[in-house]
Amino acid sequence: MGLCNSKPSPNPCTFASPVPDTRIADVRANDNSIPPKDVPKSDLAAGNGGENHNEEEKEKTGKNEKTVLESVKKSPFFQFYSPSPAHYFFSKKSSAGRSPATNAASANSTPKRFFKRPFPPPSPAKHIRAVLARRHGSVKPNEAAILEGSEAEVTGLDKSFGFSKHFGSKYELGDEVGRGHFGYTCQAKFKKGDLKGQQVAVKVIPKAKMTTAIAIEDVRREVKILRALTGHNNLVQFYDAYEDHDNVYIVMELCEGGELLDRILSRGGKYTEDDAKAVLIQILNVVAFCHLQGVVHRDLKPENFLFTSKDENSLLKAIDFGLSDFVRPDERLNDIVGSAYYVAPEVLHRSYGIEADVWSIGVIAYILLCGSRPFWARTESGIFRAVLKADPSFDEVPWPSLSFEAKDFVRRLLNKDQRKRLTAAQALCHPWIRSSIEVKVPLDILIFKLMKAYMRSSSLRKAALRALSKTLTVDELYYLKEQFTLLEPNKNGTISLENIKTALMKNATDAMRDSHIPDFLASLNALQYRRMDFEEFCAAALSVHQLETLDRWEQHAHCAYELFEKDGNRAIVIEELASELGLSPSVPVHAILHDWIRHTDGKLSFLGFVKLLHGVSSRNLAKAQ
Ligand SMILES: Nc1ncnc2c1ncn2[C@@H]1O[C@H](COP(=O)(O)OP(=O)(O)OP(=O)(O)O)[C@@H](O)[C@H]1O
Ligand SMILES: [Ca+2]
Ligand SMILES: [Ca+2]
Repeated sequence: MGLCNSKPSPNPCTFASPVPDTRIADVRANDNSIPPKDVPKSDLAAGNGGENHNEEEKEKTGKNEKTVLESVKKSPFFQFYSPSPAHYFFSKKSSAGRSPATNAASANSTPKRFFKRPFPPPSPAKHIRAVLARRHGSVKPNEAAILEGSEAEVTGLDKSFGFSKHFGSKYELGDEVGRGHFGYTCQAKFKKGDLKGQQVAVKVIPKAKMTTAIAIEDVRREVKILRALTGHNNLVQFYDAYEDHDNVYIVMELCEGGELLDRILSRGGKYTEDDAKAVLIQILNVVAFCHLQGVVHRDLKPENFLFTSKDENSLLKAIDFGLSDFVRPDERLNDIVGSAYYVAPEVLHRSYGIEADVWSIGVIAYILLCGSRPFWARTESGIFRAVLKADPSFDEVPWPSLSFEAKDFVRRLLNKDQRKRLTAAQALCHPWIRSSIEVKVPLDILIFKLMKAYMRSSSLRKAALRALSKTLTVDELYYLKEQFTLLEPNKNGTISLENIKTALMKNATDAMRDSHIPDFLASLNALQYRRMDFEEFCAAALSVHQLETLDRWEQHAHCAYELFEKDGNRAIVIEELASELGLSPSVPVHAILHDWIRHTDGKLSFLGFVKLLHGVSSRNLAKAQ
C-alpha cells in the first residue's frame, strides 16, 4: 500500500525513470532539496533517492508510508509545497495565450504547483503504453509514432478544429487555477453582454503540444464528449470551445472548491465512512450517467473531481474527459490509457469497457477510507504488478475498525474480474451506501446488455435463469426492483419495448447517439409483441457472474437447480442440446456436453445447469477444450 500524498509531479519526459506514474503521484519526487525533518530520507525518495533500494525493499518502505504522511504533516518542515529553485523560473503572473511554462505559478495556485514541469509530455496514456511496450519489447511501428510523438515533431498536421475564433473578444483571461499534462486552466470573465463579469474556467491546450494526429483527435473527442454530455449535477458544465493559432480554449463552469485530492490531503488523508459515502455517491451517480450514455471516462482519480465551492457540503463535479471515449456495452477497447494507480487490470490486458471506471472508483473509495493507495510500488512496473495481482490489503489500520459493509463495498468494486465487478448503479444499491442515505438509483446500462443476452437465449436457458431468479434474496432484488421501476412508468406490473425506449430517451444526451446505444437496443426487438413482467425481468437482468461472487452462491445454484428440476428440466439428447445452445457443427459436442446430461434419465445435470446459466458460445466452448 502507498499513501496518497500529493498532487501530480512532473512526469518525466523520458520513460526510463524509475519514478512511478507521477500523474497521480508525488510531490516528494520533486523536492530534492528540503526533506521534512522527521522523515527518513529513504521514505521520501520516491523520485530521486529510490535507486538505492531494490524493488522489494522499496515496496516494503511503501508499507510505512502512512506513518510517513502523518509525520510529514506534523513536521514544521512540511516543505513539499515550498518552491523549488524552479519557482523563480515560474513566478511571473499569468496572461492569456502564454506558454504554460511561464504560467505555472499564479496567485491562486497552491505552492505545490511550482513543481510542475514546464513541458510535461502531452499524454500520460503514452506513458503507460510506453512502459508496457518496453516491458514486452513490442512497440509496433504505428505505436512508435504514438510513443515518441512528443519528441519527434510531426509536420503537416491539421490543427484546426472548426471552433469559434473569438475567444479573446468574449473573455478576459485571469489567473491560473490548475494545471495538468495537457494544458492549464485559468479563471476568466465575460467581457460584455448580459453575462459581463461572470466567472468561468478556461482549459487552455497549447497546439504546440499536439504533435501527433492522435493528440489532436484526443482534444477533438474531449470537446465532443463535453459538448454531448450535459445535464448532470455532478458533471462540470461545458459552455463552448474556441481556438486561435496557438491554443484551444475549453470554456466551462468554474469550480471554486478545489480538487477532491486537495480535500483528502487537507483532512490528513482519511474520511469517515459517512463522509466518504457522500463523496462516492456523487462519483457513482455521474459515472453511471456517463456509462448509460455510452461514455467511459478512463481517467477517474481524485484530481479529476472538483468541488464547486469551499463549502463542506459542496457539490462534486467530474472534469477532464481528455481520455474518454464512446463505447457500447458489447464493445471492448484495447488502448492502454489512464493513470497507473487507478488503472484496471483488464486495461493492462487490453480488453475492457466501462467496468474499468468502476475499478478506478474502487481505488478512490479505498483511498478515501484509509488514506493509502491499494496498489502501490515505487516503480511503474511494480504498480502494474500490484494492479494485476488485484489483492489489496484490508488488514492494516484502519481497516479492522471499519464496517464489514464498507470493506465489502470496496472489494466488490476492486474485483479483478470485470464481469463480477459491480456497476456504478449497482454500487449505489450496495447496503453500505443505502443503509444511511436514501439514494435515487439511476438506470443501469448493464440491464440492457443482460436483457439482450437473455432475449437471444434458448428456452432451456431462459427456464434455468427463471429458476435462479426465484432464489434471489431481498437485498439482491432491491437493485432489480429499482431498475424495473425506472422502466415501468404505468406501474401495471409489466414493461414493453416502448417503455424501455422511453426510459432511455428520458435519460439520453447526444452522447448516447454517438455511442450507438440505440443500435445496440435493436436487439431487444423481440419484445415488440409482448410485455415482460417483474419475474421474467429478474431472470433477464440478473448477472450470473456477479451472483457467483457471493458466499452463498453454491446454495443459490443448488436451490435453483431443485426448482429447475420441478419446472423446466427435461430429457434432452446431446444433439438437441447443442442445437438449443446454437453451437456450431465444428464443436465436438459429444466430448464437451457429455457431463451436462444425467445418464440416469437424460435430463440436464447440475453441471450442465450451471454451465447453461453462464451462457455458452461455440467460441468459449472451443477455448475450454
Ligand atoms: N472547471 C474548472 N474549474 C476550476 N478548476 C479547473 C476546472 N477544470 C480544470 N481545473 C483545474 O485544472 C486542472 C487541470 O485540468 P484538467 O484535468 O482538465 O487538465 P489535463 O491537462 O487534462 O490533466 P491531466 O494531466 O490529469 O490529464 C484540474 O486538475 C483542476 O485543478
Ligand atoms: Ca486531470
Ligand atoms: Ca486529462
